[in-house]
Amino acid sequence: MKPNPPGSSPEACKAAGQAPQQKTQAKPTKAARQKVLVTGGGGYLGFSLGSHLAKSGTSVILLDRRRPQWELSPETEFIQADVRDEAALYRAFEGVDCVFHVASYGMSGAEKLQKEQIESINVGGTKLVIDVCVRRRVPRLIYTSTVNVAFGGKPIQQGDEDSVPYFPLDEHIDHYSRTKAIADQLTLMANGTPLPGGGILRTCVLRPPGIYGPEEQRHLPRVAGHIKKRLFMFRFGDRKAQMNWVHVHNVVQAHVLAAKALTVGKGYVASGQAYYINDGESVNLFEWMAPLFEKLGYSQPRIQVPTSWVYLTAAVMEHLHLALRPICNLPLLLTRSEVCSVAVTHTFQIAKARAQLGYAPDKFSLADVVERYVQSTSPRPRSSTAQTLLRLLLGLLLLLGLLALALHFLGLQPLQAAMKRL
Ligand SMILES: NC(=O)c1ccc[n+]([C@@H]2O[C@H](COP(=O)([O-])OP(=O)(O)OC[C@H]3O[C@@H](n4cnc5c(N)ncnc54)[C@H](O)[C@@H]3O)[C@@H](O)[C@H]2O)c1
Repeated sequence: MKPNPPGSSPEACKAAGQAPQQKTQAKPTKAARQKVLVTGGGGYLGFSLGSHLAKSGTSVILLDRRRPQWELSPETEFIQADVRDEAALYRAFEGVDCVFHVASYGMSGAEKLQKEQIESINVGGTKLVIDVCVRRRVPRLIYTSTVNVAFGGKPIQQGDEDSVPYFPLDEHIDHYSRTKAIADQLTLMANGTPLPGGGILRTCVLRPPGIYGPEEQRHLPRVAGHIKKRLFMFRFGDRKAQMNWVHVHNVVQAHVLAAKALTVGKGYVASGQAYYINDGESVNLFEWMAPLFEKLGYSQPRIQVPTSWVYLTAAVMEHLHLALRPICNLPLLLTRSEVCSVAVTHTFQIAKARAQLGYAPDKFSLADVVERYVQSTSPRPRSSTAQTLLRLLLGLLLLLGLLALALHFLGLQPLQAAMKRL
């Protein structure tokens, strides 16, 4: 049997926004319709969002190239399609009055190195989504962006939408962040595009940090896997380095509010706007992850290694991964951009979302999420001191070997430049 949909608790989101009643709209019948489409609707956030909207009586289309692993609710239709397939989008967008463009590629792990796919999905797909919204006279488009459009490895403390500019596109160390930044800007630039027959397209973007919650598939199982394999024996980065996280219920809430804020009822307040969305708390990753270590039955990493070592190791692993790709799939422990995310403070205010959207994040704890996760897996007994020491030694040797390789093959200059930021 398929698991229950994530994000299905009653306290989260209410209905989607009223269908827009734009003064200039030619066909009044369109105002009565309440039908939304979620790209990436087979993924964690997209499915959670679609399920909430369906519960409130909204007719929901989930569009994704892969089927969701959860049971579809009755008000939900699933269309298997690629956001790069213009004809499929054109068919799917018929009669839709709000599109949530959630689909994306290349966020974490080995996906991060698939440059062409990332470019064509995140940039090409977004261009098509905007284009088809206009051709199909869809008046509202909400894009799920990321804090990475502003964060590229330089510290940001309580940044806001006005004071923090986009990180320079050519300085991003990963394609995902660069392409998300392009898509974010394309979406905002499309705001105000006239629709055929009257009315305009209104757009906004939401920029969440890492998303967590029950049945989340991307971060928690990956980190837990690394912990179980004793790959997280070291910690790195400034102990005071902080970041934000957002629970899936809160980010769903923000999307629903953003859709409402693109309607006449809310004075189109979100039209052409960007919003940082998070739980309203800043945390150090290793401290935040403590319940995961604890509940899995492992001790927290105590040995601190220089961030530059970890960064270099990540660079070597990325190069090795790409070089060996034709032969085997070398797993990536961490990528360079993930190292920066952990080691460098990047926190954002949510004051604008609170004031304009009425966003009010509920309080959640990672411990509860971990509890549910651990229930579905059996905790491993702690290993003996001798085993731990042996692994530690092997880990150190591996690290030193990779460092030597890095210096040999990659040359120092480009890496030194990046490491200066850390
Ligand atoms: N998960 C996070 O920590 C996080 C953090 C910041 C921003 N975001 C953003 O939130 C959104 C959703 O993230 P998620 O955690 O639900 O990720 P996810 O991987 O669970 O969902 C993304 C979905 O997009 C679909 N997709 C990818 N390429 C596609 C294509 N060509 N055509 C159609 N569908 C395609 C995937 O199949 C997947 O189901 C993304 O836009 C992501 O950039 C996520």
